[in-house]
Amino acid sequence: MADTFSLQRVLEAFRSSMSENKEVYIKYYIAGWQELVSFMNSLGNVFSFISKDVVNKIQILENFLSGESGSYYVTIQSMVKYELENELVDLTKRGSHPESGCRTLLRLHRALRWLELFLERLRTSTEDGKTSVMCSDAYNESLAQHHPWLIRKAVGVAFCALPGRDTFFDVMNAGDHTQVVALLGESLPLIAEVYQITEDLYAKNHLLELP
Ligand SMILES: CCCCCCCCCCCCC/C=C/[C@@H](O)[C@H](COP(=O)(O)O)NC(=O)CCCCCCCCCCCCCCC
Repeated sequence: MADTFSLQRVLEAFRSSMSENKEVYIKYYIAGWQELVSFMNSLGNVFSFISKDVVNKIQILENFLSGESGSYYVTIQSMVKYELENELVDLTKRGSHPESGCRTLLRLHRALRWLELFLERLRTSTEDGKTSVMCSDAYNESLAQHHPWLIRKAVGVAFCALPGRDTFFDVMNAGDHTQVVALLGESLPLIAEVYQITEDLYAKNHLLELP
């Protein structure tokens, strides 16, 4: 896979992640995240503390997927069932399963909501829109609630280093601005659907606050 980012590949990954009966394939879900990491890396070193955390979480899930219980980790649904039935999840405080698939994926899931909110702002922004403001508004509405003060501060600093809207659109590698906006319009319902399916599954199983 080429190491330049393309929004199209993110879209394809999240599209492939949904099975016919609306289960979510972990393999493609993390492929989508991998693409987003390469986008972040192309923005510069200020973001490396963020991308390192994502890479680490992708790796945890990949290890489950390629491990001896890999067949239980094919979809988010099968993972939740397997880990809960076998008591492989720390439900109230971190203990013997600090890196369960369920809690690891929950972190990415929360970040997916940030992504959805941010991309929607980007899509509907005008030429004078500031990416740093779009990013931090989306962040405050989502992920920030789950982050301690110190992380929120560091994230705030990183946002200030974000390139402007024009550069952002160019780095997405999806043609001219009109085409990027169109592709965003196509991607967002998909991302929103993957998010909602996961959200409902986690809510049903009381997993939304995993430590
Ligand atoms: C494009 C600019 C990137 C801005 C990123 C904004 C999101 C801010 C996330 C800040 C994460 C800070 C790093 C630390 C995280 C962890 O403490 C924390 C908790 O983990 P733990 O319970 O294991 O300790 N981790 C998390 O919450 C997961 C964070 C995942 C962040 C994902 C950010 C994805 C950015 C993708 C950029 C794509 C831009 C759009 C291009 C089309």
